[in-house]
Amino acid sequence: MASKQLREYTRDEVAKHNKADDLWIIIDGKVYDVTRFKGMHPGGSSVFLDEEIPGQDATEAFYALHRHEVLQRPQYARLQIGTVTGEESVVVARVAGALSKVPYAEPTWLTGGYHSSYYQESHRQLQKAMREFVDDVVYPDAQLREEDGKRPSPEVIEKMADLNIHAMRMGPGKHLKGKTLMNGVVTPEGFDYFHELVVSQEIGRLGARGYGDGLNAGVVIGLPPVLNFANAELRKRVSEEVLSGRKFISLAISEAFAGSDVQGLKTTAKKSEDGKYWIINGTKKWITNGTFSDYFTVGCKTEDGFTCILVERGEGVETKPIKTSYSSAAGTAYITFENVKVPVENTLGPEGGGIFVILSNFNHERWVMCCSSARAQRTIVEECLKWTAQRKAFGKPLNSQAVIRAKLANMIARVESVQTWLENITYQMNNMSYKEQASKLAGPIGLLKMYSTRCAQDTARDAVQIFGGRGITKTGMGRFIEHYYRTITFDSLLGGAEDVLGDLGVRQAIAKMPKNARL
Ligand code: HEM
Repeated sequence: MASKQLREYTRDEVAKHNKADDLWIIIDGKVYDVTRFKGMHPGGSSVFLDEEIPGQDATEAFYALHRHEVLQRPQYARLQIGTVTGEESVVVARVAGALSKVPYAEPTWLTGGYHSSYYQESHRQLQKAMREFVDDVVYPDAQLREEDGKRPSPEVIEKMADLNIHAMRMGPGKHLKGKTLMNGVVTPEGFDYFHELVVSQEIGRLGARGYGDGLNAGVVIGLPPVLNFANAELRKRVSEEVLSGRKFISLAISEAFAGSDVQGLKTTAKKSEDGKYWIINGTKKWITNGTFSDYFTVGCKTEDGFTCILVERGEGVETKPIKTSYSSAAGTAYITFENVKVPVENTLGPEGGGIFVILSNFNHERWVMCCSSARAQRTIVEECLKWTAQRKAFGKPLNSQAVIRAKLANMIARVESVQTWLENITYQMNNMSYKEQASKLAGPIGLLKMYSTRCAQDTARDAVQIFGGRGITKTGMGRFIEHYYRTITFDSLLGGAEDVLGDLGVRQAIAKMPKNARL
């Protein structure tokens, strides 16, 4: 469509169009003819007839009530007929790939003029490439799918696979060997946990929690047992299919009967008479990506205790969606296994050794959750900083109220402390073997996860108070706040409830107390 010719008007010219049947307004140096639109305006026509609006500058009134993106929607953008002579727009649209200039909207290492010893050039290049990719390809799909509840579009999954993003989300390791990562901005050998943090945090900015989990979260938790404990043939086949985005995998442990209490699980796996197959019976609940997964890493009760088995979707496997407080884009499923026949070669790790198989990935899984939680919190801090600057109450911007500033202060302190602790732990991970991480970092990561999701919930609550009714409204100014507040509880439960994780951290500290320590 050819763009229409925009003219220049003086403010005096605009002022003449100040009647119901000839009504222009100025927003941010641009002139809009809203004569016909006012009858279709979602906020009603009367607002345009208020004595301060027709023929005048409505910038302040507009930004107190609308997100800038409203003016970018094609049906509203075409209301613009010109610009004001000698004036320039000052409002900066969301620029795909760009860093935000709002204070605290980016972690310190991405804020101009600040320094960090953790990140090198390859981290910066990866961040830039990820930001552009997420903004251009993932963000638009995230907003649509979060709305219609469908799983992330196959094109997005495929494009992520082409850049090896699924593989990078598994962290450093042999699975990266020979792969070109994000068009080569980082080598497989050079890829460390800070690179992985960058990948997780850029995805964590989506503001679409259900979709975020739909975006192959199952790989992050379901594939490691296959990579680390499956036989060579199975490992190669499944990891290739899953990391290339052709197939999906889920971790299927929790049940209606038990969650953290793994010993209380009821799904059974019994050997067939010839000893060649497992016969699996039971149910699993709250399984992320389950409605569309092809593979399930299943925790089963076996003769020797608890065993992990890779089950392929097929006869006897049924999945149905569970309605949770976030969108069905995550594919959260209830699964039934009825006499499912699985070759014994699909056993992951030793029979009876399933606890170790599952526990071995817990640290990494929880750390990934901390990465996303820290970044998602930051998007809320940015929303609040912008809103409190542009919204006026009692004739002054909201941020001129001390109570509002106190809330902002707590939000900023929380997100900065979470990120800083996270970076410290990430640095430890970079310098420890996997075994060392298991013994030295399980406690700190448990504590960080507890702290991080508590901070997130406090920030969600504060944000709703700042946005008022908009903070509980699914459209308009507060839509990201409403979404965050509604879905934040997920983070506090995934990978272990807050109290359980906090307790883990303290128990580990108690176990390591020097015997001779006295006051
Ligand atoms: C080109 C100009 C405008 C466009 C395209 C526009 C568009 C919209 C849209 C799409 C909504 C629905 C809510 C949302 O998606 O954010 C809305 C709501 C609203 N608009 Fe406008 N609007 C314009 C100008 C104005 C002006 C100048 C005022 C006030 C003087 C105004 C007052 C309102 C009000 C009161 C609401 C309801 C807000 C709420 O429910 O919180 N609009 N407008």
